[in-house]
Formats: sequence, C-alpha cells, structure tokens
Amino acid sequence: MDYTVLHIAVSDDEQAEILTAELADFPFESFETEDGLLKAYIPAVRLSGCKTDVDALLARRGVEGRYAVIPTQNWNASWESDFPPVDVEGRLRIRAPFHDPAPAGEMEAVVLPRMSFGTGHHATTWLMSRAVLGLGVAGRTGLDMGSGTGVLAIVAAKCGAAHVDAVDIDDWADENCRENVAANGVADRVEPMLGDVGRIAGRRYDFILANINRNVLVADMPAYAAALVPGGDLVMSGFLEADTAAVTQAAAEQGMETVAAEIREGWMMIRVKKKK
Ligand SMILES: C[S@@+](CC[C@H](N)C(=O)[O-])C[C@H]1O[C@@H](n2cnc3c(N)ncnc32)[C@H](O)[C@@H]1O
Repeated sequence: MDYTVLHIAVSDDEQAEILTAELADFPFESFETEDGLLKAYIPAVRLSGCKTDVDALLARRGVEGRYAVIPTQNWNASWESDFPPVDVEGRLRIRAPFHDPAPAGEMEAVVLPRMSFGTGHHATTWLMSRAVLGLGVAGRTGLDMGSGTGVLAIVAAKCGAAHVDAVDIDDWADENCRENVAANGVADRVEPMLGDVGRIAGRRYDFILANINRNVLVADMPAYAAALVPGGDLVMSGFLEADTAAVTQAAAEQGMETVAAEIREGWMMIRVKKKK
C-alpha cells in the first residue's frame, strides 16, 4: 500500500502536538516530529477524501504542508530498524514478531508491523496499556473503542477479561486488529468489529477503553455511559491536557466522575466511573 506523508514545519513541540491532535481527526495513521518537522502518514488512497479539509485546517493554523508519496515498502524491514519493543514498566512488552520474546513472567502483546495506530510507541497507547494492567479486568466484559491494532483489547484479554469487543471505524485497522488478535491467541475472547459507536447499541460493558480524540469522545460520551454498567470504568485518551476539562465535563454530564488522571508527553489519560 502506498502512503502519503504530509510534512509540516513547526515552531515548537506545542504546535506539533496541537496539529497532531487535529490531524488525528482525519485518517492519518501515524505521526512523528523531528528537527522541527511534523510528519503525518496517511494511506494514499484515503487522502483524496479529506485533503480539502486538511488543507483548510493548515490554512486556519497558518502553516504550510508539503505532500510526498511513499511507494509501498517493506514495513517489516522499516520497523525492524526503526522501532524497539515498547516496555511498560517491566510488566508488559509490546513487540513485533521479529523482536525477542518478553522475559518469562512478563506479559507481551505482539503487534504485526503495519501502519495502523497502536504500536505502543505513542504516549496515549502507553498510558492506556498501563491503565489496563491496573484496572482489574479479569472476568469482566469490555469494549476497546477505536481499537487500531487491537493492542488494548489484546492486553485486556491477556489480563483475563472474559470478552472484549474491539471496534474501529477504519476498515484497514479492523483487518490489522483481526490479524493481531489471532497472532496473540485471543480470538476466543476478542471480537473485532468494523464501525463506530452505532455498533455498541444495546450492549453492556463492565469497562470501556477509548483512545480516540477529544471530539469523538465528547460526541460519543452518552453512548459510552449508556453501555457502561453502574460502577463501570471508562478509560479515555487521545486528547491534550488543554482539552481535559471538556472531556471530564462531558463525562460528568452523563453521570460519570473522574477518579484518575495522568499525563505523558502532553497527552492525557483519564479514568471515569459511572455512578452506582
Ligand atoms: C489513537 S488511535 C488508538 C488505537 C489503539 N486503541 C491505541 O490505543 O493505540 C484511534 C483509533 O480510533 C479510530 N477511530 C477514529 N474515530 C472513530 C470513531 N468515531 N469510532 C470508532 N473508531 C474511531 C481510528 O481509526 C484509530 O484506529
């Protein structure tokens, strides 16, 4: 698959973070910032459907973007050289199949090298993964909304969750999630589903994981609250510190109180609980 990379010159990390958060509303799958340059990667076939809106966003923000096509390449080789396994406090290793297995006693999630979000290298995935480790999901039923590679659903299943629905709006992410769920031997407990919040109508969950973005989280909050059992946990990330109030307020309006909040590299993770 060909990818297009959008290059944007940024003045500082804060500007890079704001642009990243806004571009994450489009089907960009991966971001990196290096030497004052933000690079945002999108499957070439998906750019035409959003290029006008992306260009309008760049104009609003007063920055210029340069697009370049990256021909299909061996992402396996690229990952092997570029990405070490991700360590979550010695308790979880998120790795590709070509990395060494985790030491005995350490949990691992194997993510096949593709361009969908959720390799563990992004601060939000790291925060969410660590939250899952401490959530007490064993025997409970959960939802991973915006599942990307499926990494959070896989970690939840490996922590003993009875069943996890893994929902993503992106057909390519859904396909990648299916591969990863099978590769991790959790296909009996993780059910990948293509779609958006409409897919969870009528379903009930003990916990919900949602690493998406501020706008989707706020818009879908009533559906999350309706699907959560009383006393259930909703863990969210994908938004910046400045957006915390908007997300916690939307949760409070649906009868969910904030019980934990953490920040990593400017990105937030909060856990809210539905009142009993
Ligand atoms: C930031 S990634 C998170 C991936 C993974 N859960 C993780 O923690 O690394 C967000 C994912 O949400 C998906 N997404 C975006 N909008 C969505 C929506 N309205 N409903 C479901 N999924 C959505 C994207 O396709 C993307 O795979």
